[in-house]
Amino acid sequence: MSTLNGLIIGASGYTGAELAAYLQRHPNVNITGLMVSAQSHDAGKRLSDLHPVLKGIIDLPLQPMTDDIAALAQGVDVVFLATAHEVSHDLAPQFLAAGCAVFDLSGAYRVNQSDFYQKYYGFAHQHADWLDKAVYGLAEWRAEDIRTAQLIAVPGCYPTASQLALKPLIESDLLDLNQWPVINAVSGVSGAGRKASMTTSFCEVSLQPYGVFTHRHQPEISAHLGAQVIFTPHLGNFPRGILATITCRLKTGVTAERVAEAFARAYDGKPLVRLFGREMPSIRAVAGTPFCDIGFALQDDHLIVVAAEDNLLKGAAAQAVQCMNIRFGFDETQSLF
Ligand SMILES: NC(=O)C1=CN([C@@H]2O[C@H](COP(=O)(O)OP(=O)(O)OC[C@H]3O[C@@H](n4cnc5c(N)ncnc54)[C@H](OP(=O)(O)O)[C@@H]3O)[C@@H](O)[C@H]2O)C=CC1
Ligand SMILES: CC(=O)N[C@@H](CCC(=O)OP(=O)(O)O)C(=O)O
Repeated sequence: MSTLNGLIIGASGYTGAELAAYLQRHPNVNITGLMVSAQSHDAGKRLSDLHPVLKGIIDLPLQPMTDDIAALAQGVDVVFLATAHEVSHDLAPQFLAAGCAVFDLSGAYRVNQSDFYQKYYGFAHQHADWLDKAVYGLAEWRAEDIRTAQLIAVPGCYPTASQLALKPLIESDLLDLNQWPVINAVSGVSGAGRKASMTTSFCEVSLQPYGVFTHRHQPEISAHLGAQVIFTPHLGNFPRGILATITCRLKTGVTAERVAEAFARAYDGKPLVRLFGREMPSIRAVAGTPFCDIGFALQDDHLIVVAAEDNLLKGAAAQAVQCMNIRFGFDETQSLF
């Protein structure tokens, strides 16, 4: 099988470093560059200077970005954008024009709705054509479209866990959606990225909800589920992982067996979703892994579904590599575990 030349933009960040680790051990990928911003203080350092866990594994240098994207893209087959939304918004079309396949981990190409970017991201989207063509990389559900896409918008961390939990129930028509599913999710601090900020500093972090009724992942989840939800994210005082506890109402008479069947049907042959039945998933079981674990319990018509994943992996880097594997016909889990 052929070898792809791969470039990671934003390689020093939390998701960028995870991508680098996956691609380094991928037999069909050759990393051609680990890029940071033109003005980065980390340019010239080795990735392993910043992430010592990679010492002796990836000692490649971090290189500053250049404005000449066409030159940077020369000979590159796949580009991973592990960059802020605005940066991805600007860079993706340039790499796409150079013929690269682009896997964007940001939110810049996830939701094709007018006003969405102005309202939730604070910028007017300038690339409606690519927004139209982008395929949403919820890998277990969009594999057919991913196979032919040039731009894959990898879903957000909370939306991945939430949709993997809810989609089988909605597709099987088991939910009474007059009661909006209520998603309460807790994320580790790495969800906010590596840069220093007061809200993520050690002494400030305390279990607390944020973005109540205003978080951009609510419309992302609703748009792709085709159903309204209430979504409340929480910041937890641990480094990585997301646990989403989702309360919903079943249609009258739906049994636990039918719920279990819906999950089993949806994820048969999908090794990155692990079904726990009535056992409850935990962050401990998924941190550092590419899996999303799902369990559930019900009482009468009330259903609680719990999904856990590593926000940096199934919620970002692992799903991006899973999408690349699907796109290029490699084994879906190649290099992921
Ligand atoms: N963290 C998470 O759990 C998840 C994150 N995401 C999304 O993935 C993307 C990356 O997130 P994360 O890894 O957490 O972010 P980080 O803040 O940890 O890393 C951002 C990276 O981008 C680099 N960078 C900044 N500006 C530029 C630029 N103009 N050109 C090239 N590189 C640049 C930074 O290096 P430097 O500043 O030194 O240049 C750094 O390497 C974001 O869009 C985020 O929303 C998605 C799902 C989950
Ligand atoms: C804890 C924390 O701050 N998490 C981030 C979500 C990270 C993520 O999924 O990234 P996208 O923005 O690419 O969707 C937040 O709530 O903004």
